[in-house]
Amino acid sequence: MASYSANTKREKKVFDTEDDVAKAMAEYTFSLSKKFCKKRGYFTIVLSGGDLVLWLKKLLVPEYAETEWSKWHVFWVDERVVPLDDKDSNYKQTLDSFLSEVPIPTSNIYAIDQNCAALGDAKGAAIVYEECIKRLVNQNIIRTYKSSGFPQFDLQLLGMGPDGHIASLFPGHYQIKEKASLVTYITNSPKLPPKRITFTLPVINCASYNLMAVCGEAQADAVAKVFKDDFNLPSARLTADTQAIWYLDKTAASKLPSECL
Ligand SMILES: O=C(O)[C@H](O)[C@@H](O)[C@H](O)[C@H](O)COP(=O)(O)O
Repeated sequence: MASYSANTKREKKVFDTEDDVAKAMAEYTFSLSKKFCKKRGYFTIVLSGGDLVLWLKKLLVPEYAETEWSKWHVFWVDERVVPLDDKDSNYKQTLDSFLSEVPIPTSNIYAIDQNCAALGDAKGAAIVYEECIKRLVNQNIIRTYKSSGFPQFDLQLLGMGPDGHIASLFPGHYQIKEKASLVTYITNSPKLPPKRITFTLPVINCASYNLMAVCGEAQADAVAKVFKDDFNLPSARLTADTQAIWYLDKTAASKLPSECL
């Protein structure tokens, strides 16, 4: 597969509270689900872990009752390599708080390989997840980005750590430089648990829409650095094919330089 570089401008919206961010994220997701289900009969959505898992619950309101859940295909931008019933599993957390409440066919929910997860085999889990993505590209469930052959997801919902990491691409770790594979792995993640798999940056940036939702003071310094284009922070490298937008609450936005407000 060829490498590529998408390049949209980084956009942002600042909301009063975390609750407002979560509601706006739900609205954004609902409207894109509607658009893609109508256009191609599928909606490929990529989730991350962290606080976002709880914010997804905002989709469980009557306003969004028309969501075509049966057309959703759900992936993870990164996953902790722990058994699928472990409390640290992004899959389990999302299943418990959100996925178990909506009628998405189980076969459309793409968790990491359960044997690799049980064995703590990060490399194997990355290989199997990459094969899964390629299979769905061949089945035309996942689109590809122009002629690059890279998968193009409809929407990714992302979070950022206080060190500016995105997915499980951490500052100062070599995985951020990976350009050829779709999925890579880390066994010494600074954020616990240490074993994780993650989409590579080219895959992340091929998505049609990337929504980065960040709340709280702990991330305020990193947010300010990102908006000053400090590319040492992996999150500063986030782009998308159509839109890369940051939803921030007031505290996360509190250290933004005035020219960015
Ligand atoms: O599995 C994970 O840990 C994540 O996918 C990770 O990249 C997360 O999105 C950020 O660390 C933000 O996490 P918080 O929302 O908890 O700050």
